[in-house]
Amino acid sequence: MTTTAIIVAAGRGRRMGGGIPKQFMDLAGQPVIARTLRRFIDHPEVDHVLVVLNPEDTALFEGCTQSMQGPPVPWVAGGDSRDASVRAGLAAVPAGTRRVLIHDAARPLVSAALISRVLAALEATPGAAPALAVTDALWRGTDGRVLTAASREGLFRAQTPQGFRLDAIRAAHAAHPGGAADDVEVARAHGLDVAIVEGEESNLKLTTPPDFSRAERFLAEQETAPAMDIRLGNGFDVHRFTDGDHVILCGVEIPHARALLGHSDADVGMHAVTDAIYGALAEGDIGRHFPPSEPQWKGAASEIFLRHAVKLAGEKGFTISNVDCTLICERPKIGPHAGAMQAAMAAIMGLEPGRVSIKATTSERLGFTGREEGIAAIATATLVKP
Ligand SMILES: Nc1ccn([C@@H]2O[C@H](COP(=O)(O)OP(=O)(O)OP(=O)(O)O)[C@@H](O)[C@H]2O)c(=O)n1
Ligand SMILES: C[C@](O)(CO)[C@H](O)COP(=O)(O)O
Repeated sequence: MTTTAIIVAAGRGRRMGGGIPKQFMDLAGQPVIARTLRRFIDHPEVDHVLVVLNPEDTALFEGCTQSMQGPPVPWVAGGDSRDASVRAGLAAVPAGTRRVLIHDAARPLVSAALISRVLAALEATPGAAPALAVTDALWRGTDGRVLTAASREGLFRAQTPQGFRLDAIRAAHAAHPGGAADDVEVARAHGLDVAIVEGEESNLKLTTPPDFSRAERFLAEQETAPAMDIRLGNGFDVHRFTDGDHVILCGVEIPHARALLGHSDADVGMHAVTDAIYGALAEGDIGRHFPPSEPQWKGAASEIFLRHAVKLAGEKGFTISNVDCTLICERPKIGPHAGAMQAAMAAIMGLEPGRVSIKATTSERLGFTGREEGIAAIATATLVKP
């Protein structure tokens, strides 16, 4: 689903003070806005980035972004308030955009994992935004005196990026009188369901001068933290043909003149994917977790194995980024069933179908697959821990 990040950067930074708006100031050797943009440009699930600027700041913006690699980042003119700037951004997103992430330029330390959490939550609700639960006691006060204690029950500190399905947030902004602090307020006023995802202390908004020192400390932590842990695994499996009238491949039953022989349901494709996940985790293979010597796995549905591998990955802190499986056989023809296989595998793994590839090849009538003695499958899986 095409996703555009709208970075609102038209504010004046009055609470920060200084000669230029805070988003163009230097944070540990790089302009704030360049840091913010880089986090979205580099994110694999963000297709476009659009900046909203005060036209008076174009020279500052160009100065801040001239050393960034890649094509120039497009911008549009904002308004006198944050919500006016957001509306200008919403009106200018590239054609084909289905989801938007609306983010403050003044939050330069947003992490890739936080962006992913917002996008993942958007699969289920039209809006999703990060926040941190209030943990301090709250008081209402005036003239330097406490009036009363206030309950912190159910209170959150809102952050950005706030994500929405484009049509829904456009309609919400069109119906709003203006003056909202953020886009979640606009969305809720229009009745949109907005999921709360876990925010991050480091995703602070630079608002007053001490925030720059805090951001520098977080930045130093992020830069010395270990890099994202990316694992690649492969799996290979073969099952021979026996008498029968169907095969099960990647969770789909396909009528065929032969069946595949195996201790389980002999789903050679699912086994290869499962082994690829175990391989990425350095956790052996299916045989180690479900020994063929144990009778309880006789005739077992292979999704038991795949679900176990996916659960193990989750327990070790990994998410599955993608899997790619190639079935090698002359017959049955896989093409007509590949979509159903993709859907079945994606559902078992809890992934969006776009992260699951199922394809096939013949071996040009060479070897055991060419002689139709059996079916082979090879798979790779990429696992990521932020
Ligand atoms: N008319 C406005 C006002 C704010 N923003 C953007 O909205 C984000 C969050 O706003 P805030 O921190 O309040 O920024 P400023 O309005 O610049 O700050 P101040 O209120 O201190 O002047 C910032 O990235 C800011 O550039 C914007 O695009 N257009
Ligand atoms: C959108 C926002 O960053 C959510 O926390 C915030 O509301 C905008 O800034 P302001 O300080 O409220 O103007």
